[in-house]
Amino acid sequence: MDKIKVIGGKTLKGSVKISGAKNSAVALIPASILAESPVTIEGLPEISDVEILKKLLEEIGGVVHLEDQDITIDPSMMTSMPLPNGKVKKLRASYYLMGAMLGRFKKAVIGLPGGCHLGPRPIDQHIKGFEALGAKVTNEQGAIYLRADELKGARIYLDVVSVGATINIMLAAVRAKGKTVIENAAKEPEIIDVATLLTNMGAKIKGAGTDIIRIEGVDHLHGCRHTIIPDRIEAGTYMILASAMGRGVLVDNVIPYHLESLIAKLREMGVSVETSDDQVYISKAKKLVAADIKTLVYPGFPTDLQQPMTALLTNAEGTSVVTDTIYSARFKHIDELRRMNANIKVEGRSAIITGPVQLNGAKVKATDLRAGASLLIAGLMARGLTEITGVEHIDRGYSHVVEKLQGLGANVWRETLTEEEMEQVKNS
Ligand SMILES: CC(=O)N[C@H]1[C@@H](OP(=O)(O)OP(=O)(O)OC[C@H]2O[C@@H](n3ccc(=O)[nH]c3=O)[C@H](O)[C@@H]2O)O[C@H](CO)[C@@H](O)[C@@H]1O
Ligand SMILES: C=C(OP(=O)(O)O)C(=O)O
Repeated sequence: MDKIKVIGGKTLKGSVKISGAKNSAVALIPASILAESPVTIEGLPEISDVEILKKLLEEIGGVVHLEDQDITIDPSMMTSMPLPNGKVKKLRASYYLMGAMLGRFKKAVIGLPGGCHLGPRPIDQHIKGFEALGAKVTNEQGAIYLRADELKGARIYLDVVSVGATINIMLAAVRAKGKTVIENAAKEPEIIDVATLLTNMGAKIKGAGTDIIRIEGVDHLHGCRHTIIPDRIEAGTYMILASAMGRGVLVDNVIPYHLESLIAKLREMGVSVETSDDQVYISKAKKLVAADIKTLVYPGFPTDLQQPMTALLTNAEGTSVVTDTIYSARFKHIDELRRMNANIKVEGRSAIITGPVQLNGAKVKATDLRAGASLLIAGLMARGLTEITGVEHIDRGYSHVVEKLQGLGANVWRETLTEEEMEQVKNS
């Protein structure tokens, strides 16, 4: 186990290259199960979620070669081996093994997923979709059992707009007989990326990226080569920290269109944001002004940037209200920001931030992935030394984060925890 140490206050400049999107990667890799010949995905982020999915595919008989950012998966020898616990619980996206294995083998046993603890994260809409396609779904001792004699296309209305349910239903439906229509589908760019891979594998999908997706099932899917989209959340995180501490930071390999809600907010706060086709250039404002933020489904402000943004708002003049409409309890980072002198109250689903304050370095713990990003940004803004534990959460979603920050001139490094520190972290 590691900790990250930051000495704050240094101006950041230069450029940072964004990696492939975590939330695409974790769906594209399981999608390969549906093919009958090798699938290559290029440009993956080097994160632990990818490593774990690789091992899970190997457990079911996949031959997987992962080198740097490229993976080749030969799914031809895979079987419907049950995956009831263990690694499955280490990430959220293991739920995509349900849709992909159901699509290919018409049966699967997958443990309930893990991922960030952000309040309740049910998967009832995934299950509703699988059942509508003809699967019998039961929950036995924390594992979901799925079985179907045959999958048949269906019209499925999602009661909640869900990224995971939209993709998972798509994964099963591409191998169902006949036509599936997903209504009230999520529209995130990662959904289009997965639909693009599936289409290159021979699937027939229309409407990905809109709220109605139409799928015509096919009997066979083949391998292909696919390049992943850039990670809009990683890009947004660097844009936010550049807004706090940057004197000219170029965020490279980004699709600015995916980040319009963030760009608009940063400009509202006084940050200068210039965009080109695949780059964003940020110059810190002379004075940041407070802004209210409400997280919404895409193209609204992403919940995954709510926590990083909270750190930035501690430096803005006035009172900001940040409301998370997607997750009821995505505020565990606030207690840690308070240790660093932030003036924030949580009321229901909102955090009320009064600024500006000078943050001070402290020993803090990342309780989830974006809490970790928020604390890193706070550490870079703070006076003195910040020590962040819970780094394994950060490693789920940020490729080479320390090296990328060092490249911008940050005074940041990683250390291994001593046994005594490890004990303290476990007990805290
Ligand atoms: C691996 C991955 O891609 N993770 C992302 C995905 O998570 P995830 O796919 O888990 O998030 P969803 O879009 O499904 O969840 C959105 C909301 O719907 C609710 N819900 C969801 C499914 C369901 O069956 N029933 C239900 O009630 C959830 O509790 C939440 O309140 O989208 C989230 C929302 O953009 C992001 O924060 C996560 O980074
Ligand atoms: C919540 C997140 O991830 P996951 O759904 O994988 O837990 C995230 O990426 O911020």
